[in-house]
Amino acid sequence: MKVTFLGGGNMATALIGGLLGKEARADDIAVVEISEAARMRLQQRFGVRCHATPDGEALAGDVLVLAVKPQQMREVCALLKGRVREQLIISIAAGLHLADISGWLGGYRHLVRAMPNTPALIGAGMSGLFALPEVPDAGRQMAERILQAAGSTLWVADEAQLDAVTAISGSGPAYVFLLIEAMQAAAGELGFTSAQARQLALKTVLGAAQLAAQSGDDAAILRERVTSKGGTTEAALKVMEARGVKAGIIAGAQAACAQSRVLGEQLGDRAQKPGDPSAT
Ligand SMILES: NC(=O)C1=CN([C@@H]2O[C@H](COP(=O)(O)OP(=O)(O)OC[C@H]3O[C@@H](n4cnc5c(N)ncnc54)[C@H](OP(=O)(O)O)[C@@H]3O)[C@@H](O)[C@H]2O)C=CC1
Ligand SMILES: O=C(O)[C@@H]1CCC=N1
Repeated sequence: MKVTFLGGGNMATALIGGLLGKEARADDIAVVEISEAARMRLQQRFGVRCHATPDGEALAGDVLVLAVKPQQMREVCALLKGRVREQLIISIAAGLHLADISGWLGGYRHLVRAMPNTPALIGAGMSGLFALPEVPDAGRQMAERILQAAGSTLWVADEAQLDAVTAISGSGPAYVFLLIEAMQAAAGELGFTSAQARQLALKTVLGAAQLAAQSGDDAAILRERVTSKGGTTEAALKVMEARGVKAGIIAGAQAACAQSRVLGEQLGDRAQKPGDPSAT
């Protein structure tokens, strides 16, 4: 399977890392990236072919992955319009609706919208997927193979659910990294060196996540097993509860979901413009 990425930034890098050695070799992957520094980085790191513009060779792949920022997507689609025939196109942009991307591509309908995350780089990603009804089974399978090379997948029946997927698993690694940062900072304040703090924080997060994944019990039950009556965990959780840690995470995820919707509305063509009764 030949895959071309349009945009070679953070998320394309993570997906390429997942694909290599599983679904593709370096010469099956091409990247169109405007930044010379980014092209050099990708070439050195993965040995993939890099192009500054989407020339004919770059667009010859079976699958095109649109991996530019949402604000850059309209411009990239204009470059592709009329030049794609049979390929499957996967957009990984937050918020953008397939109806808008299809419109920018001149009505092209072999489109899948995916929301991956950066642990894709080590094959431990989580991606939500949605396909337009015109995408044949073979296209859905191709999208699934690409995203499964990067980790786990979840198809959603309604495209709007991808805003919520973005809020949980798309942005979610940042919430976990924030937890790790906070635990390391706490360990530093309690007297450990930065190497010791890193070891204590990382191994704890990793071990707890593995236990939660392997155990049949809910996270709440696992938390209770750590929390002895009158003990240290109880003291910690009381302070965290008073500072609104859990409520803050829930509110943060809701804000991410709302921002995904805002991006889709602001950058898409279907936003209700004042005085335009036909817009929906
Ligand atoms: N980062 C993440 O964790 C996730 C990101 N996403 C989505 O993935 C997409 C990419 O995000 P991310 O990788 O973080 O962003 P990046 O900014 O790291 O990557 C986008 C790259 O595309 C380049 N670019 C811009 N315009 C063009 C063009 N016309 N042709 C070729 N390349 C171009 C950019 O260059 P320049 O910087 O010079 O503009 C940049 O190097 C976004 O839509 C985002 O919503 C989805 C899931 C998770
Ligand atoms: O922050 C963002 O908008 C992108 C989408 C999900 C993760 N990063």
